[in-house]
Amino acid sequence: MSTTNLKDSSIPQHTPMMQQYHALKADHPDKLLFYRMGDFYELFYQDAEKAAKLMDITLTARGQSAGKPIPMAGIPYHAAEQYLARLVKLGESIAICEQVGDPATSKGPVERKVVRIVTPGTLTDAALLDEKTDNVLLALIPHKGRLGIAWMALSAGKFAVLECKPEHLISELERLRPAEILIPEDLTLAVFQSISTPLKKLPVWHFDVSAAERLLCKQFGTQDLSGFGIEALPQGISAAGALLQYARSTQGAELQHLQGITLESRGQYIELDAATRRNLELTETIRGEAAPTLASILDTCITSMGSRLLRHWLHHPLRHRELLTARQNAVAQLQNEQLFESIRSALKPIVDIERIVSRIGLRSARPRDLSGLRDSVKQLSQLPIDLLAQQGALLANLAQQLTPPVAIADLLSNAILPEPSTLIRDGGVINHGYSADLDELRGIQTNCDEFLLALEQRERERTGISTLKVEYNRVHGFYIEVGKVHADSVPEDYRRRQTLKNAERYITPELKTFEDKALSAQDRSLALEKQLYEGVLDQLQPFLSNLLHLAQAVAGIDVLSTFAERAIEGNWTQPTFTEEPIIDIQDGRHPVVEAQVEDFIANHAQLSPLKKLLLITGPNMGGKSTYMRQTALITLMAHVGSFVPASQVTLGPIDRIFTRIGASDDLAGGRSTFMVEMTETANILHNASEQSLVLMDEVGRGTSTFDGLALAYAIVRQLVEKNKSYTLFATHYFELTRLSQDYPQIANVHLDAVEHKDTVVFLHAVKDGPASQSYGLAVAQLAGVPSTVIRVARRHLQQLEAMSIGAGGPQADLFAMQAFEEIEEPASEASALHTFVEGIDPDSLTPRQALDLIYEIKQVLKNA
Ligand SMILES: Nc1ncnc2c1ncn2[C@@H]1O[C@H](COP(=O)(O)OP(=O)(O)OP(=O)(O)O)[C@@H](O)[C@H]1O
Repeated sequence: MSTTNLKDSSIPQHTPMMQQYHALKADHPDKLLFYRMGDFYELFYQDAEKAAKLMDITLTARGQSAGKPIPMAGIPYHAAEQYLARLVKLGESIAICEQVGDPATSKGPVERKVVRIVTPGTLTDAALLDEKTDNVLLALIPHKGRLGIAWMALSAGKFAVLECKPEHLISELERLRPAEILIPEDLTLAVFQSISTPLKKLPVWHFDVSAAERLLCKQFGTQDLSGFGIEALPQGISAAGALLQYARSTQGAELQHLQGITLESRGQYIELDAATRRNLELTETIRGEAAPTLASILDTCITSMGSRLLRHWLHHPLRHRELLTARQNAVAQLQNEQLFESIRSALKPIVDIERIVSRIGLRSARPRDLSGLRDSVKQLSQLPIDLLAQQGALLANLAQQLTPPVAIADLLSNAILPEPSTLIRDGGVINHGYSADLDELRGIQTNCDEFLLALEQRERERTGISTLKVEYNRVHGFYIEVGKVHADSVPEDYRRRQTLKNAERYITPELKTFEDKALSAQDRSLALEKQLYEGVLDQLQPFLSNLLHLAQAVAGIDVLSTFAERAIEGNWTQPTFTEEPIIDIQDGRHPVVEAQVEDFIANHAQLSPLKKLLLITGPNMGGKSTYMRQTALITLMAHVGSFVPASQVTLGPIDRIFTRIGASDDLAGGRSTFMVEMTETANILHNASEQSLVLMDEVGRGTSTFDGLALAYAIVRQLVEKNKSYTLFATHYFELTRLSQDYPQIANVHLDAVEHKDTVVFLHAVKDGPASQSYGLAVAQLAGVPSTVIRVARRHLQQLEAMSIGAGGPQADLFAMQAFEEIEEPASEASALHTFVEGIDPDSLTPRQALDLIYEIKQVLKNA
């Protein structure tokens, strides 16, 4: 079977249909072409082979063209969405080619056209989108040491631009998590090798800055771009231009709902680098699952618009304290008299206005989108708008935006039936009374029944055949049916339409005239409904930005009410911001771990210029990571406007949060565990400032003990002396705890455990001072490491300790000396057995005693 797409030069040898296919495919060489054939989409040649593999469908052949069999794979058109979803998830782009000509009148193959292109970053179909996340398309272009980045969430009408240094690219990609990235075709960057996001290479001229400027001004209907504050960002503008052009080409429609662009600056957010976003498990666990994460705890939003906004906020913690305080105050006000509850119950029936508005802008909105929008707009009046208007500025402002123009509700109520059908082509969408012409055409169809009954009666009387019936079917249209026995008595003007076994079917001139009128009324009414529907979409266009603001306001009130609900449910408090350089958390808890354990132990965390680094020691499983992460999560939650799991929190200005937690290989990126650890550490040491919060978990453990200890020691010193960041540093290197003697800014804290019978019990409480024991072997025993291994380890540990005490070497404190002194080495079972057998005097035993002894020996061996 041929595996090549045939070249244009050979097109004339093909059948006319395949010629048409090749011509269309030539315009979309890099996409899978879904070529509509009746009730199927068919893919040919390489597309067929690829699709068969990716979608697990049969690869067959459709006849021959140019003397060769044509590889073909097909899918039924009604199942297309599920296949599209799978392909797009795999990073493929698909060109959808429909029949646009009329098969009845076409000479040769029906005219076909690519009507839209589905790519991972430009999805707008409800069925293909994840409800809870924005689907982001991103374009980037480097120029003179800067990167221009533009991103768009087409289905949410969001469009933004920023410029940054190339080294910030990874963190920006992690923040925005694009589904598809557009780059100039000549660009190669090392980072592209380590990301799985599909890259689309565009001709360099797509990034031309003056063309981009013209395109953007035309899109927004403005003279220039100064109103958006982006006029001085040439790279950003060219990225935005390429992005807009690409998005438009995929939709086959104007993007009416994109009515502006926002400028993002890195300074407005607390910076979280890529590793930190992953380590803190904000919206995804390290394994890539949706729960348990901070989002899974926080997101009890009622609408999917709210869920998406919440996720956006979590990835964009603000530095602007006035905005944050406004959010917090709103949360507090919503808690008053349980205002949040009435809001949340009023939000329940509200549909995804934001995505519907985008589809209206793209003119792909379906009838039920419009009825849903209408019902939701009406439902908004159930919100306690008056009460909201009396609260602080943020809620009052939202209350205003939540009152949509009456014209929208009126238009939709007048135009759309209460429960319209799914597809406009089936009719039954436009409301009665909206168009006199439509009502008249529908009247003809309704009057049909009356007319037919009257005709039947008349014809029975005229012919004297009492069993005569007037009926309709789809194939033969209207007819008069008469039993075979009466066939001779039908009048002259009856023309035979069909003969059945026991009956004859006739048509009369009068019935034919009626049939023409009725059928054409139906066709005309369907056509008119379609036209009226387009008109409704036209009339909605001026309201798009209004409706998008409305959607954003719904999302905003949803998230704030959710924060109010969560805070009450979790017993969280409102954090306070101060200009003092401190982080003061009283009785802090980890919101995610707390939900998983029965009794969570709350802990304080206090950092200030006098105490900038907490050196945390304690046993494995003691709760060090939990303590560090909860400090970061509480800080982050405070900076999205949420209340926090603590009894009291005061926070000074924070610019960035860094984490170096856990060790993971980056095999795809070709970096070992230790290399990843050191790269992340280097990033922190270069960039952390006095206002940064830094979490370091067991730095140095990825290499040999001495190297690791030496590195950890130097890193702590650098963090205290140079970076002066707020730092939580967890370590098993006990040696480091001495650093507090040289640096008053370093404080030792530890998590404690006690041994109880054969096991260790972790107390999870953070106490001042260094840990006294490491409990490593006890934890290993708990984890099920075989007892023989534990015994050998114990003996070896004792030797090590003896050696290091004797040598007075640097490792003397690596393991706390007292750790196992009290643990009595249990007598080995082998030696116990030995002593036991030694003590037996066989000559003095009776047969019965000998038998009992054998049982005893077996028992000892069993316990060994
Ligand atoms: N404050 C707490 N209250 C109750 N349980 C806790 C607390 N902190 C931690 N835990 C429990 O202990 C487990 C281990 O905690 P964590 O991973 O933080 O320990 P660790 O000291 O970092 O261990 P390791 O050194 O092995 O990484 C958690 O999964 C949680 O179940």
